[in-house]
Amino acid sequence: MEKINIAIDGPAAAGKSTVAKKVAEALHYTYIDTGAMYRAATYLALKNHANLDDEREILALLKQAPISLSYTDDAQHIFLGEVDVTDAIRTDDVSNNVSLVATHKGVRREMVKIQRELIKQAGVVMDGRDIGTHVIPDAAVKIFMIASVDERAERRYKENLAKGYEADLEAIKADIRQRDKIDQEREVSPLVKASDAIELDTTSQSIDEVKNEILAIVKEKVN
Ligand SMILES: Nc1ncnc2c1ncn2[C@@H]1O[C@H](COP(=O)(O)OP(=O)(O)O)[C@@H](O)[C@H]1O
Ligand SMILES: Nc1ccn([C@@H]2O[C@H](COP(=O)(O)OP(=O)(O)O)[C@@H](O)[C@H]2O)c(=O)n1
Repeated sequence: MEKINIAIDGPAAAGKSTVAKKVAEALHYTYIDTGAMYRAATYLALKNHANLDDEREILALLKQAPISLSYTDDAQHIFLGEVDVTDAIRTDDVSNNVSLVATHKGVRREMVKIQRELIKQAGVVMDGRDIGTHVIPDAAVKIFMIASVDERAERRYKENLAKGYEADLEAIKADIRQRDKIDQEREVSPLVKASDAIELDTTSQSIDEVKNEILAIVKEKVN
């Protein structure tokens, strides 16, 4: 079967990465989580006490510790230089600062360069905020995944508890609202639905229902 690229965008905790992973698995495609790249840049900047408003400082750090991805045992691993930071980028500190780092034009340019290399060979499910609008404007399937803020906060809350982390529902809701606002209002590649994207509201859908809906959309395109 012909391979295509699939773009999945949407706000925080809408279910993008969970569903994208399952869709990729079902199609034997590669899943690429672009949020992890912005998180890695943020982790690096925080670790080095960089001024997060100064993109030159962040870019200089990224030159010394470039981001790369590897795919072992079906999971994406992200590296800064030689160091695997896959788990380290999921802290609250990173979550609370990543949208600011992602406003910088130069940082975005570097991330998009890596992302475009990865899509040269079709058969990719890529999720993020600007994939359908900017990174893969010619993606054969574009999904814009949404869910209510309450539902998204509840999902992230349960996820954190399940991982054994402390979680505060109201704090999570505030973080999600704040990140959505910065992501939607930034000048460069803001979070917006591509005109040719299909919007899926997952508020009252199960993970499998969303996955099956996307697989049906893909099937229609490919056949
Ligand atoms: N349709 C759904 N119904 C219920 N929970 C979901 C659904 N989709 C995702 N989740 C859960 O919500 C949480 C956030 O999903 P995630 O895929 O990380 O979102 P995103 O990548 O959009 O930030 C995860 O714990 C995931 O298992
Ligand atoms: N393509 C992308 C992906 C993420 N991002 C930024 O990175 C942050 C973290 O992305 P993520 O996908 O890991 O977020 P969640 O999974 O927590 O929702 C987003 O809130 C955006 O600020 C972006 O600007 N562009």
